[in-house]
Amino acid sequence: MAWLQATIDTPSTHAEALSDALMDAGALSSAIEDALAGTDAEQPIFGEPGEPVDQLWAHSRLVVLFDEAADVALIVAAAANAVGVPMPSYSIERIEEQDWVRLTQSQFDPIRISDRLWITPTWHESPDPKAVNLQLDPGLAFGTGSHPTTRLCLQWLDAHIKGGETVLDYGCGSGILAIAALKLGAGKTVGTDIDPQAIRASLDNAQQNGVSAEFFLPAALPAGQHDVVVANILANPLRMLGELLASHVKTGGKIVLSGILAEQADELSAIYSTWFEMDAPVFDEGWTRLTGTKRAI
Ligand SMILES: C[S@@+](CC[C@H](N)C(=O)[O-])C[C@H]1O[C@@H](n2cnc3c(N)ncnc32)[C@H](O)[C@@H]1O
Repeated sequence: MAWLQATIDTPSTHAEALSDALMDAGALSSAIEDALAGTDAEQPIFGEPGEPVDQLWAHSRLVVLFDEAADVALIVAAAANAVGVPMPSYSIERIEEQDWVRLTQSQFDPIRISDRLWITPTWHESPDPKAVNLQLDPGLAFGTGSHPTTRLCLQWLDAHIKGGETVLDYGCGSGILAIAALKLGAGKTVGTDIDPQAIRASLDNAQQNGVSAEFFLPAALPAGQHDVVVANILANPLRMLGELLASHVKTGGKIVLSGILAEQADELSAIYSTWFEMDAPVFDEGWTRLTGTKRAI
């Protein structure tokens, strides 16, 4: 089995409408990309993790898949007619049947967090068997280790977990931070997330890694204070969760916050200075990590 893939450059003003019309007219799939990707004029668009991106590039490219027997010219003409735009020019390429699972897997390589910490998909050999290796496959919950917000938290855990600490992972996603903390020597970790799918993924990932961590929906999270609370959520929930997160940190314990854009760092640091002696922010690709030490009240 093979497919035909058409590439259509179009102004972004009608990219979405044309994409929808192509699907209505018989295309199998349609994706909108930056027409200038890979050039100096490439336009980066950053959405916060977990939030939809509501902005398109100035020049869009539709990458559209058709059955190999489809009359592509007829479908593109019908879609252009439905949207009320001139027939766009396009190029066509034949896509042969492939081992799609292997192709997808080949796009996920082991991720080096530090000399002693690696995140490795289960189908990959660990690059350094003597390092602390987390086995984690991309799944339905956020947190593979590739995103700067996760990486910032992993780097902090790697540098500061000395052994025996209790850790709360607030907004656990895949459970990556709770699991990493345990593998780095923490004594006990608990995770929580508003998404039940994240709780299931975290439990599966903990089992896969041979560690025992507990994960709860927020309403079921046991009361208690921890040496470390790590929360990679987003600026908006972090604005509202300050008092709650602070209540889970022991006096002298640490808060680690991520999911904050660089321009939000000062504001969030000011909020958390109510309870914590805040450190200087650390930045990675436009994202910020904030840390602090809980003051005696
Ligand atoms: C950016 S992901 C982080 C996942 C993982 N901890 C990591 O570092 O990669 C944020 C997670 O926080 C969860 N979340 C968002 N708001 C929350 C809230 N108010 N309470 C608990 N979890 C929340 C989301 O469901 C999502 O799984």
